Amino acid sequence: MPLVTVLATGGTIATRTDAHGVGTAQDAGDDLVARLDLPPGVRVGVEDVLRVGSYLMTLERVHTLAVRAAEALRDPAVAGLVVTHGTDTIEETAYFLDLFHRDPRPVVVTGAQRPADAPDGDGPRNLGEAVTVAADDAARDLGVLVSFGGRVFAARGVRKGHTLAADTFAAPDTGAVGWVHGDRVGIEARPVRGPALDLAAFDPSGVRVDVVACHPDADAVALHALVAAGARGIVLQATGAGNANPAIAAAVGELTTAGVVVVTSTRVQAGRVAALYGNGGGADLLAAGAVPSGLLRPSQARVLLAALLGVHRDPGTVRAEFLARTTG
Ligand SMILES: NC(=O)C[C@H](N)C(=O)O
Repeated sequence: MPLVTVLATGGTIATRTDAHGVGTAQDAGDDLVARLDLPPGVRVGVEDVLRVGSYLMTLERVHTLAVRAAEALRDPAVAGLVVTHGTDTIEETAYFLDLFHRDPRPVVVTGAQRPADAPDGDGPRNLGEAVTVAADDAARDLGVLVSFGGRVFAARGVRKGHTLAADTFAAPDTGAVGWVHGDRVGIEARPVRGPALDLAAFDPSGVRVDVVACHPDADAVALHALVAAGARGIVLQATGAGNANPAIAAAVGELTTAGVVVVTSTRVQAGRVAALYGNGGGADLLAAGAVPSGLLRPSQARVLLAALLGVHRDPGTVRAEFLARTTG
């Protein structure tokens, strides 16, 4: 009988609401599993890793989770892992775990949009489906997955798309890779994944990566302030296909020369970053040394940049690896 280990981290799936209507993550993993109708023929083990809203998932905490996931997979009896997590930053955590995951067995991340004490909570169903996916051979060799609302997404490219709706996740550029319904799992596409990074080589200390919004009135003040505060990587949340303005392009040149890795991403929902325009547009950012993020949005571009800086440190190596993983 396949064994699935659930690593609990908190999130709305574990949240209870106080008399003022304010929610905090409170339920342990055992509480979540106790509410489940377990899929037939599956055993579940539980480990509590954290109990926080996912807006509190720092790089150090995600690193801790990745280490705990790797440890859980040392047990050969385990068929796959499920991570219960807040939805706000599932896209960051799932992608971080995916970058370091080198095991054929699946890691399936899920959560809920309605809290544990809601009468119509979506948590038990999402968790039950995630366990079903994690136990299914069809989910092997796909890396880290997000199972939510009956759909299965690759970690890379998945995004939260609605603040409150239960059907919140989407992968605007690629679509879902599969589905889960009852005890049936269908996988219809294979995620594109790079070689796994070395988890033992990752050190989050000193890895500060910030996201900077570009808008028509933006200047370079935020960029310089963040670098003065210790940022070693910056992700520009640029407009359109990846445009900013001449002041930001000039700052990108200065920061790149100083060894900061600057990535251009976009605030637009779908499509690739492209170097098309001058006057501080994407072509100027590229010429100034910025690395285009490909299809990665700022949330996941930041994760890739932080992961690479935490493994390699050297800005030239980080730039080259970032490009290799986002081009094509
Ligand atoms: N639906 C959720 O899980 C949102 C919550 N704020 C979290 O990310 O922890």
